[in-house]
Amino acid sequence: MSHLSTAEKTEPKQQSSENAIEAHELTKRYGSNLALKGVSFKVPRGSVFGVIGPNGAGKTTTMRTLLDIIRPSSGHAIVLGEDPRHAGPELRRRIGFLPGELILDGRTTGRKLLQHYADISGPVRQGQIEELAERLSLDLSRAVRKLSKGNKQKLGIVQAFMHQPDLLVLDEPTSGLDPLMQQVFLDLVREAREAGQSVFLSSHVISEIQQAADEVAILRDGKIVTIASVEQLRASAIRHLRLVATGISMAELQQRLGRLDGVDNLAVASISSADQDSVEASATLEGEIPPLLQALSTLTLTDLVLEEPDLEESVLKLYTSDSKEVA
Ligand SMILES: Nc1ncnc2c1ncn2[C@@H]1O[C@H](COP(=O)(O)OP(=O)(O)OP(=O)(O)O)[C@@H](O)[C@H]1O
Repeated sequence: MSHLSTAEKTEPKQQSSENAIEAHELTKRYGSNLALKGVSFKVPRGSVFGVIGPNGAGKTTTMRTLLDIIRPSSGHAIVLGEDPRHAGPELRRRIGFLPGELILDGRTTGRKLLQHYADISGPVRQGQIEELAERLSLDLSRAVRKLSKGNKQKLGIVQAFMHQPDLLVLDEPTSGLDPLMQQVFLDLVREAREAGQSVFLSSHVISEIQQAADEVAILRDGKIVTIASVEQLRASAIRHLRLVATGISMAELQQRLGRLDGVDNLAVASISSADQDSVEASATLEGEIPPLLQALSTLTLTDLVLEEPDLEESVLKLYTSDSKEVA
């Protein structure tokens, strides 16, 4: 919850590793429950890496391991070029951490609490706390216990960002924030990235990850199912197709679309009117568009809609695609 001086920030050791985080085969066992089952990933410096997954997938456990709040049962991590198990408070000062469950001292005001954090862990640029609070519409003069859940979350965000740490580790950062504040938060993430800071964040909100992250890991049941860029996810995402054609039979249209790779949930119906006989088809399309266009090129279309890929649908599919492994 603090930062280093400018001189310390430019020391060569910090530039020696090209990755802000390297997780190597992390496992974590809680009794008979294997919460992490060999989690490996790399977060390049200056990038935003998002992790999404259903409840209990292991997102928080992964973050706690990186911060040495808990120790992995096996495997290891390198954070900002250091092993968190041995690096001590120096490394922690280079990380801004927003825990999923914030526990704040409610007796004091937001301003005093943030000042307290800044005093313990190092200097914060003059005016930085006020600037962040203003952007987040956070009243620093109120007692923390009187703040709403969302406003407490804003305090947590300010404490994570205020010292401009090399790495931000943010567990469900927008939980409790209204849509406007979610946008302010996303701006902060973008600015951090532009300033060369690295960000590792978890979320349930796919659109948020989509807007903020360079790369996304989908974690399920203690294992990474996929790591992909947002563009890659989008390319393999599910699109909804609807078309109306004339001069073709239902069976013919069914056959022409049905044989294309990635076409699923195909439904064909006749929508004949007094003027003309039309056939309507709806389907989902996963993957490449050109083969579809080729199949449609000789049809007489009166309507064609190919919707934006639904990333949410694709990701939810990845949540549940394979059979679950029992620990
Ligand atoms: N201290 C603990 N003792 C025992 N089991 C734990 C402990 N902490 C986490 N677990 C278990 O580890 C698994 C992963 O939990 P974790 O909190 O990392 O998931 P998550 O992806 O962050 O979930 P959520 O989205 O609900 O926050 C779960 O099965 C959880 O019950």
